[in-house]
Amino acid sequence: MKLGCIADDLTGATDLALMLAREGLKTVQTIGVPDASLDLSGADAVVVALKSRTIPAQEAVEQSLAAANSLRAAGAQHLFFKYCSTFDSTDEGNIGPVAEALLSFTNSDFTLACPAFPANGRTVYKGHLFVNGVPLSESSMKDHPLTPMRDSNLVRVLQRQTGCSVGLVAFEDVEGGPDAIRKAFDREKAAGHQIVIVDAITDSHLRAIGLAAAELPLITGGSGVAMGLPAAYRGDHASVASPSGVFDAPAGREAILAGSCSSATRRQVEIAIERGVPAFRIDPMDLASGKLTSQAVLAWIGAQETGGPVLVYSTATPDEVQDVQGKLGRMNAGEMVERVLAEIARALPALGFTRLLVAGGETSGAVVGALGVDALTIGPEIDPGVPWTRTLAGTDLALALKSGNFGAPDFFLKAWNMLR
Ligand SMILES: Nc1ncnc2c1ncn2[C@@H]1O[C@H](COP(=O)(O)OP(=O)(O)O)[C@@H](O)[C@H]1O
Ligand SMILES: O=C(O)[C@@H](O)C(=O)COP(=O)(O)O
Repeated sequence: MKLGCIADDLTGATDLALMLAREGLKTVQTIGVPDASLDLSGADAVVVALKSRTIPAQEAVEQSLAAANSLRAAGAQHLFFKYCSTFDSTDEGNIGPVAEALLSFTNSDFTLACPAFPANGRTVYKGHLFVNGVPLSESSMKDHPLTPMRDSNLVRVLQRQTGCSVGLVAFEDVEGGPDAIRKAFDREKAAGHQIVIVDAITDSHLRAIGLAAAELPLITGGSGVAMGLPAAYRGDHASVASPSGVFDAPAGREAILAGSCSSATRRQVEIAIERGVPAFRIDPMDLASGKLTSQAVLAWIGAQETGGPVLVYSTATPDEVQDVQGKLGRMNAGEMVERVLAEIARALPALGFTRLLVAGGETSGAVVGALGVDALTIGPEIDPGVPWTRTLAGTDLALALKSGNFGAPDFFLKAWNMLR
């Protein structure tokens, strides 16, 4: 296996697995650290999906090291640590502490950190992260329910999280191509830095960075920086066609579970409702008071006669989220919503639902955990960063796990057209 990947959330893992598969590596995604009984021998890349983005840093380190050990035991030659293209984290972590622990694990003293993903509007210039042209700290990520991002300068953000010294390989070096980037790595290393934020504005920057970084024992970033790795590992530079636009899926009903409160998901919920998708809104305060239970939502789902998808969502505006968090606490509110969406998901296969679309990284982690899914195969791309996937074992399900901020406004409607 060329590349062993550790992703800090589930949608991030599918995003990375799609990138690697699209660029020609045979890729399998596991949910959690793979069981030794899972045969990974045919894979060029394995992506282990954790749910470690917002847990205490020490636990995130322990889980990441357990994943690293198992990937190493399965033959991984290089490790990739995948986090969010909007660098979702807090001053406590978990990007810095996990990167630091994986540097020690790989016995190396240097890595890069590059969350850029231009296809989804994430670019890095002079170390500052932009989201659709707006500085991170002014984007909707400033109001994320769990990891509000209030500083766009990634050198500063990462430096607050780690004892490693953080440097910068800026645009001018990246424009120079792989050799210039390698020289810049050497320069930053000589200056005493162990981690460098790397600028990238275009896919060609990402491909150049991939070629320059391919031989590092540890690479960290968003899925974008993995774009150039398959070509480097395959020893050629040809781009490989995406998996075909149609996907074989088990017959059955369709449901959408949305726990993301991102601006993209809010719009997708709005459009789905406008276009007549039956929708049930979960109010966290009703969960807290006991007025609403998963049983009531399941009864509503069971009563929907529509031939198309049904939507259950807790998606709310930043003001609503702030209000709820003020009353229930940030983590408690999030966990309460995740728990109920997970309970609903667990009951769906028995009601004939085999095609599920889940919006939100933490939400997807909770839902897929409840469904008992161990591993996924990666299908075609619905929108940049979001593929259809199918369970490798256990209950046969087609799953689209959508990062909160990804997908076109009509994502909840069009995704189903790719299933056969
Ligand atoms: N109405 C709400 N009020 C407070 N928290 C919420 C609400 N709806 C969802 N959440 C929580 O917000 C978090 C959203 O995170 P996540 O699912 O990762 O979405 P995203 O992909 O947009 O980051 C989850 O923990 C979820 O349970
Ligand atoms: O890199 C990205 O933006 C995604 O792959 C991702 O990790 C998003 O996480 P969520 O927004 O929590 O789904």
